[in-house]
Amino acid sequence: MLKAKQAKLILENGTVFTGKSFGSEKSTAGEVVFYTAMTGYPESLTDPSYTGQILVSTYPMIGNYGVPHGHKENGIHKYYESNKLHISGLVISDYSFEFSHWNAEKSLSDWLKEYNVPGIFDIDTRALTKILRDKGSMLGKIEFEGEETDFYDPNKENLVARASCTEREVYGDGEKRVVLIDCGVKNNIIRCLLKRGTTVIRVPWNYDFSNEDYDGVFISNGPGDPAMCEETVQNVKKAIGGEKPVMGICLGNQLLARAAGADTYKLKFGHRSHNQPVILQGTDRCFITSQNHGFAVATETLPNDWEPLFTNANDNTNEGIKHKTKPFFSTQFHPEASSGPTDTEFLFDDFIDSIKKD
Ligand SMILES: NC(=O)CC[C@H](N)C(=O)O
Repeated sequence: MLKAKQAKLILENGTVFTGKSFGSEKSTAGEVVFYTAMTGYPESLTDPSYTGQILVSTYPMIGNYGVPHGHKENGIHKYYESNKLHISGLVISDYSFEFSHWNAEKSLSDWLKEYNVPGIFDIDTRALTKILRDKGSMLGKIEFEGEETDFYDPNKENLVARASCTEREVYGDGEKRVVLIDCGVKNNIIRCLLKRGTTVIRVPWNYDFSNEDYDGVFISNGPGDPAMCEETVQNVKKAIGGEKPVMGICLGNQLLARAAGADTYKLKFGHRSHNQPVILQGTDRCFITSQNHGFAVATETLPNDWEPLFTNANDNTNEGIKHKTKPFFSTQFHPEASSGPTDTEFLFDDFIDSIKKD
């Protein structure tokens, strides 16, 4: 095994964990959150919704299947969820220096180095997760000796402006045209829309799309506090003043709710996993879903013409909303998966069917 430099994970409550470094040897700060998925680190690390966060993996062994190649298909990465790594740091128990997989191109450590992201291993991630569950997500930093850094709260910034594209871009040439508001979109949302024969018009988070020629609007996932994204809310308000179908995912759920007039709030430690159970409103049907969020819609603040669509079976938090009469709906979970279960991908069919009805 290579000789690894010592590094420390320091939480804002003063707790210190000492571990060993892999990836970049650079101190970093952010919000420390845990995720319980057992696979999918290439997808999670490239998910723009993790911007500003130091990720703790509760699954102990990470790195053993390396990192897939960065080839593109239809203008987007085939195996990554965006063009780069978005996390600020990675905290794990056991780093696997050896890796093996049919499409692995490099090690996780080399990939982190490429993007200047530090990793720390040999951490008791069970003890750490217990602290985060008990006290809630906290600010924290990974520090190297002689390189001190301040705590930093990413939720005070408009992270969406950092994660979104800056130019309008068009993918596919299908008959139905979907405006995709990119708040930090995961590639699999684009893949899921293209697979259903649409043209996807990807626009920046604050782009006024009223003059676009389109059949439906899609509001993407994205990082940070939805309250920081008021410009998008104003554009979505205009869209729901009309009749064209609207679908949203995760941050998209929160922004659609805010455009409808509802509130959002911060959860204690959020949901980040592949096995979150959600119940479809008015049924006993439970779906197992992939999730990554720290904020939620306050269901009781939904105006009268809106209703919950899904509810989390573990903690009863909101997992989706829908308009009572118009074709507008969104989910807090990720029906596009990647990584995670694909059980709810049918929701993309529902969205496309509602567009085709016109
Ligand atoms: N994946 C997402 O879109 C996350 C939404 C939002 N940033 C949250 O943490 O709740």
